[in-house]
Amino acid sequence: MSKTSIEPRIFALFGAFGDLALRKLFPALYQLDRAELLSADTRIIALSRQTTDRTEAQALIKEKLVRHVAHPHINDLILERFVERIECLSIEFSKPSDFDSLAEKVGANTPIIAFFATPASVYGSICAGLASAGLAERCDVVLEKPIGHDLASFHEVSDAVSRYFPENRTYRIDHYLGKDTVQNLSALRFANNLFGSQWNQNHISHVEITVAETVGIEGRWGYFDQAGQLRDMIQNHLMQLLCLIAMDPPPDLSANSIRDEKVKVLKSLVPISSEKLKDNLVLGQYRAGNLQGTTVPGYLEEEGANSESTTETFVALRVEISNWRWIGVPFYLRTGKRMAKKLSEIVVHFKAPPHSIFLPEHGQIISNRLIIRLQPNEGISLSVMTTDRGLERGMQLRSEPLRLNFADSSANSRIPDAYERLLLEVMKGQQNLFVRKDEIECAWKWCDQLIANCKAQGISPDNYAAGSWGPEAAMKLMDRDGRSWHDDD
Ligand SMILES: NC(=O)C1=CN([C@@H]2O[C@H](COP(=O)(O)OP(=O)(O)OC[C@H]3O[C@@H](n4cnc5c(N)ncnc54)[C@H](OP(=O)(O)O)[C@@H]3O)[C@@H](O)[C@H]2O)C=CC1
Ligand SMILES: O=C1O[C@H](COP(=O)(O)O)[C@@H](O)[C@H](O)[C@H]1O
Repeated sequence: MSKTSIEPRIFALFGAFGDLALRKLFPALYQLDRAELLSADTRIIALSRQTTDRTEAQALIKEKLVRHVAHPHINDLILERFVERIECLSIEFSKPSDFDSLAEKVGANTPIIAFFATPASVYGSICAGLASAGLAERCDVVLEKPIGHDLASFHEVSDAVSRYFPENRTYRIDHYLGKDTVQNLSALRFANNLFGSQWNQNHISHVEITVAETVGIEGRWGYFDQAGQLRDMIQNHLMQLLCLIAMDPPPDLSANSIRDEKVKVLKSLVPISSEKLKDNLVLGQYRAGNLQGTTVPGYLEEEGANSESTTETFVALRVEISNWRWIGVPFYLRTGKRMAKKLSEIVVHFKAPPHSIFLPEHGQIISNRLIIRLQPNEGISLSVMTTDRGLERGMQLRSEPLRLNFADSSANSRIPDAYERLLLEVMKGQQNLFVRKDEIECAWKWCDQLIANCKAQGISPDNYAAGSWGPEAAMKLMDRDGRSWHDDD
């Protein structure tokens, strides 16, 4: 990241002692401070409903920073400077009259970034509180996903926010858009004619998008059991990745040009009808298992669990995009908790050459694959066919990777966390990496019909062992098309 002259801001963190704030937001703000990207006068107001003593809060945040920030980046002087920026205020977010104390604390003029690290059900009342305290005009609002539980509840929350905040001051986060490799997708696709010219159904046979996590639900059962993996991951992160891979080149890099193209993809996404569910969708729920040498409990044994739950913790989908570019190209999406390893990647499979001049004894041609690794080991790899070197063996075809590892090639070799980039973009007033209202509407609409069809058909999740790659049926979903999920090495 280059150093930028950033005006002073007040970060008002609603839900400052929740999981997201302590694990992601404070560490991201600390890293921005360390990179000298926060002006000296920037303040952070930690808002919660518990009465919190400032010194205790600073000590808690310091402890969390030491836990969540990579050790070499902890610098005592910067840490002290950072926690000195933090003030606390206790208010009930659903009581607009409580917000007068916030107005008093922030004082006049300084622009405010209000980050809602709370359930979406309170976003509307926070907006009403900010407006009633006279703060709305100088405030940008940052909303976490998932916004709502379906299209109808999204509209409710969205209307409550837009009553006070116009679209150009509303930043809807999908933190996958802040990931380094996701950023690189635009460069890869639109700055390399090699790929740009091949990016369609004439040359690509299919695309895989995998977001596998090793974490389980742990302390988030209450939230997760209501959501499930379809709402928690597919509706937002995987849909966004799909859009960035499938969209047409935008006319320019402006936020609205990119968002217009993403919306077109979402509108072209073919709904999965009830009859097609069986062959195009797999749901799973993890059971106890062995994850990298440790025994972990099943979903129904997690803290706070209801042993009857049929909520899915794994989803595999085969989706189609009905437009000129992608007709006939399946996109296979897969995401789950407690899987064999943490791995997020997109694999673009190119078609085989139209005619082979090689003989069986030369070996088999393996179609080119472009592997875009989002995490870990961020980078890009392209498998190309080569032949064995040396005089002895003659022509022997083999597939070898051309690799670009972002950690090796980036200037300071630290890949910033998504939230660092996103918070910086909010400070700059840039909306490219945030999601527009109509994108979320289209994504909810598509997911709502899928969820309704599953319900109508009584589809319940298959079991899979924690530490595996999901239910057997997920392998069969690919197998039916004569394919298999990319085998990670
Ligand atoms: N955690 C994560 O990894 C991710 C979270 N998100 C999203 O971020 C948001 C926050 O998630 P997370 O941090 O996990 O949730 P938590 O439940 O851990 O934190 C939410 C915080 O909001 C506070 N809060 C809720 N309602 C009120 C209210 N009416 N008045 C005052 N305070 C209130 C809670 O206070 P109290 O403790 O007093 O209830 C709590 O501290 C959610 O929208 C979630 O979907 C998105 C991506 C990842
Ligand atoms: O939004 C969410 O994302 C995390 C996964 O994020 P990652 O950056 O670690 O890949 C997921 O665990 C969580 O359930 C979901 O709400």
